[in-house]
Amino acid sequence: MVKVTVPATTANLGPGFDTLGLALNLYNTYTFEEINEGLVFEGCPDKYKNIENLVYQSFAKTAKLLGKNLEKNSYGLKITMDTHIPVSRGLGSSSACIVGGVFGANALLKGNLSKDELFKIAVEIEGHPDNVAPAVYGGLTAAIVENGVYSVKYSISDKIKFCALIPDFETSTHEARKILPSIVSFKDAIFNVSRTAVLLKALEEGNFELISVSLKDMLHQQYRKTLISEYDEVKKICLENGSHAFFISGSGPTLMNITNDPDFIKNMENSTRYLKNKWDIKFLNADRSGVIIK
Ligand SMILES: Nc1ncnc2c1ncn2[C@@H]1O[C@H](COP(=O)(O)OP(=O)(O)OP(=O)(O)O)[C@@H](O)[C@H]1O
Ligand SMILES: N[C@@H](CCO)C(=O)O
Repeated sequence: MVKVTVPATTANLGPGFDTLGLALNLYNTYTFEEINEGLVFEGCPDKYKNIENLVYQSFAKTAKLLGKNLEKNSYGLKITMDTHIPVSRGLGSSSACIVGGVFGANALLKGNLSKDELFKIAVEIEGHPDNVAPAVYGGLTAAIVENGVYSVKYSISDKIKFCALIPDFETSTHEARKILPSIVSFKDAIFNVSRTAVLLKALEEGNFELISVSLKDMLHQQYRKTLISEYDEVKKICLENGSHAFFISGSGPTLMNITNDPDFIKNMENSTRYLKNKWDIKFLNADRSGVIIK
């Protein structure tokens, strides 16, 4: 039996579209067990209890790379999930499933693929690297895909706390990518490049003034906010309550804040009570370890 624990992740962090990602202390655990025959799922919604399941598909793809074709050998597998990362909310639930399946297969089947090799397989399945990198390596990461995948880790100050507002509705990453323009202006590109570079130093130093200036974006949020009900109302409330930075987590709809105010959550609960949607408010810290296999 193998247990794989994977952190939630927030991608983009404003200007670093498809590049930056941060692991958060909210986790899914996937347990893989060999059984006599068949494929059994426990702990996930019925709609995912089938061969299309992303954890299973990621497991099967890795198994194939290790020379084991699951269907051919009618391999018996039980996957038990203990999930805390909300689905389709911009907190990396799909990357967690993929990393769980890829690392679970290598461990259960006693494969000899390295962490970096497993990272590449997971990115190939996900299609972009910014959630997978922090899910694997932990902390704050930046990644590039070009004839391979490259990922580096940055440090992030302990002073920084994240406050996520997770709504009771979903948006799909696929839809949130379709809405983006295919061409951006030179001015907007420079806006994001300069802010991404400054933001990384600001996060390392825990410099809240610089974080406020640099955690801004012109490439995706202005388009995606139209998919998020009450975006403007929630943004106004967050800024009035002293959020240092407000941004869409991943492809949304979770809205994220950076704060160092311990009363932020209490104030937010009061101010969001009368909104149309229900917003679950969670204080989160950076996860430093990434995927853990036991
Ligand atoms: N427990 C699960 N079992 C199987 N599939 C899951 C599970 N949790 C999530 N998924 C898959 O992940 C998909 C959600 O991925 P999507 O990329 O839309 O959102 P996200 O990863 O939560 O957000 P983001 O990519 O913006 O951080 C679901 O539609 C489903 O296919
Ligand atoms: N960079 C990705 C993250 C979501 O998976 C996006 O914003 O579409």
